[in-house]
Amino acid sequence: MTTRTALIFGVSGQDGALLARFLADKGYRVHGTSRDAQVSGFANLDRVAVRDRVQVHSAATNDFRSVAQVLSEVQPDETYLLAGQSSVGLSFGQPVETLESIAVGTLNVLEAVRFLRLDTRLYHAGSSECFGDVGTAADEQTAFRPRSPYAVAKASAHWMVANYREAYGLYACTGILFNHESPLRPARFVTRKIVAAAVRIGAGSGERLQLGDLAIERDWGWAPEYVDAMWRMLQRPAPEDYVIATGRVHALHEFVAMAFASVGLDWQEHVDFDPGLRRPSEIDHSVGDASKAARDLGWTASSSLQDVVARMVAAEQGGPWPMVVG
Ligand SMILES: C[C@H]1O[C@H](OP(=O)(O)OP(=O)(O)OC[C@H]2O[C@@H](n3cnc4c(=O)[nH]c(N)nc43)[C@H](O)[C@@H]2O)[C@@H](O)[C@@H](O)C1=O
Repeated sequence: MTTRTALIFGVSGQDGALLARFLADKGYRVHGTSRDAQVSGFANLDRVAVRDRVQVHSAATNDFRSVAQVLSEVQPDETYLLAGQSSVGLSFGQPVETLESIAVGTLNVLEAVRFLRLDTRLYHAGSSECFGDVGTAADEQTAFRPRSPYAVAKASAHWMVANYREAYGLYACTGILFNHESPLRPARFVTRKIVAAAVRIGAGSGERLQLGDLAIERDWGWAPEYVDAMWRMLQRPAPEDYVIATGRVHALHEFVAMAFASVGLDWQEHVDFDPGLRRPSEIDHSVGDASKAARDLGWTASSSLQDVVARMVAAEQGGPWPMVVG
């Protein structure tokens, strides 16, 4: 067990809650921020049974004062920057808020760490979206060709972290995470949208599920394993960036078929294509090569897509879901 202190910016989201549980189980004193901690319900912290072990603070990462204040108060040994607008789809409709929350938010955290001369290790949540449509498996050497406002913002934040590491010697690194799912995903993301609809339809709702492009291919992993990778990055002697992915790719229609089969249905009888759900620019194929993480961090993804679907369906049906963390 450790006596270290961790601060998670964005503790109320999927990754924030899973990471809070992971760190609390390791004995960390865990602090977390949300834009307004007095009105946030912290439902995800409740769902992973860690709410009573997290001290919450109000902080908006695009507001330098609140960022500096919480960092100064908490004096964390490890800082995890998970805050910011996280939907690629929404970023086309809210590009300014997306850029500000991600790029300015990251810059504020970096500047506050530098200004306060904090001795903290900083993890920044990067994204595979930065790669764009590569065609082959992307690794840490692959060039960024962002194809959405979200990806442009994440690429900007990625390079700011690298710059502060080089220019000022900060211990700061980026995890370039591919898609990672759990029952804590909001239904704005396609996996939870599909699972929730399949379970409702299986229970007799009679509705139809509207989806966009079913041919897109993604590298979907199990989110609880990905927060372990974040932590491992901060235990290295020197900060480096890592791709975190399963290395396996599936088309969206495969995910749909698995989810509907789990409730005994043939998806083709319940799903419609809605061209309005297609994005202005899309990534058709996205898969990562996490060999560097396997070599340096001893991290590999162990859950299959079938595992992810089965756990999400079971949780949607009201069952407990396993915490494959730690
Ligand atoms: C790595 C990356 O991973 C996530 O971003 P995402 O891949 O955009 O996730 P998603 O679940 O919104 O879309 C997946 C794919 O599914 C397609 N798709 C079809 N039909 C619907 C549909 O009806 N809804 C949605 N949301 N997507 C649909 C959609 O066009 C896209 O190709 C975030 O965690 C992000 O923060 C992040 O960093």
